[in-house]
Amino acid sequence: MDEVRATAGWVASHASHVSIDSAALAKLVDETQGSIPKVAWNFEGIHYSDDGPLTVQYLLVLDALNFCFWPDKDLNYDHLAMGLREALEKDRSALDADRLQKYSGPQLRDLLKWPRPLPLEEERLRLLHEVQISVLPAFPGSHVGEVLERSFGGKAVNLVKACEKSAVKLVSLVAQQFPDHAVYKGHQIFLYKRAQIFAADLWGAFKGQGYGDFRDICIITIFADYIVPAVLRQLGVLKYSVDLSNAIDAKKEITSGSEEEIELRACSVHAVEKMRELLELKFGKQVLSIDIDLWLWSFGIQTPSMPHHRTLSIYY
Ligand SMILES: Nc1nc2c(c(CN[C@H]3C=C[C@H](O)[C@@H]3O)cn2[C@@H]2O[C@H](COP(=O)(O)O)[C@@H](O)[C@H]2O)c(=O)[nH]1
Repeated sequence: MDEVRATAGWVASHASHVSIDSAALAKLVDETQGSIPKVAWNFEGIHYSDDGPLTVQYLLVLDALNFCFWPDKDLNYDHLAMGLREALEKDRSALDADRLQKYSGPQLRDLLKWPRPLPLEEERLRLLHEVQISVLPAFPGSHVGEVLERSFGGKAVNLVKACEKSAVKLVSLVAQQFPDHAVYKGHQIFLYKRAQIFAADLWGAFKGQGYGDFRDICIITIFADYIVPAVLRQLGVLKYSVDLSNAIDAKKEITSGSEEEIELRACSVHAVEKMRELLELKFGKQVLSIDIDLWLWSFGIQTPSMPHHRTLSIYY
């Protein structure tokens, strides 16, 4: 996550399409009076949650598929969460590693109760089939790190246990299955949205206890998706070039890996890191990026008219 922070900062200082308005950021921080409204994890009541290992399995599968809902204007994240929840409520083995490998497109649609092909359905299926790779024994001689070489017996909970309460370990491990990299002006940029949100979801679902107990949770950054940049723009914290503003407002697709797309995501991460610094400086408050993220994101999904950038991506 140090890499996410550092590379997002590098993009922000070289950006040409997106900028951070320091005055608007300071004003927003002042308005919070040092306390970020606490939004409860699962405030929408959509998630499977039983305080046990099955919740961990659910969250790993959820975050494997947690990207790019917008191409179908009627589909959103809630459909994914509720579909997986109902599948587990009906059949507790629905997300077992051996079952994940076998899902077909129509079966995945059935699971989500979705009447037509999902956006990027082929990629969703591939990722679903591959989730089990992160929880099955690694093949001998593979390059994966020390932790992956142990056997997880097909259970996401064993992967979490092996990380010994380190969110950094968990994210680095999961990022091998859920990568999220870009090359920007010749530099490699790391954003790790789905891998980080998996650690944050565990922390939220288990209320920082048991499988959600991470001693280094403060290291996680926000999750650079298409909602948070839209909220930061609405709040005046992010400013876009005229061309980019027009493209987003006209719902034009922003190419994956383009400077514009990377700047939107990286400047969002950096703006929130700046916000944390200011909260500490002005109010002596240490705030988690996760809490700021949930506050901004929940505001965003309750304001669906807000224009967001549209990039076809499996990363977010
Ligand atoms: N930054 C950030 N992005 C998040 C989430 C979540 C859900 N987190 C769960 C954790 C606690 C809560 O209770 C939530 O249930 C989804 N997303 C992203 O939003 C987009 C979906 O938008 P729409 O098409 O309108 O459904 C898509 O890119 C999706 O990946 C988050 O928390 N932060």
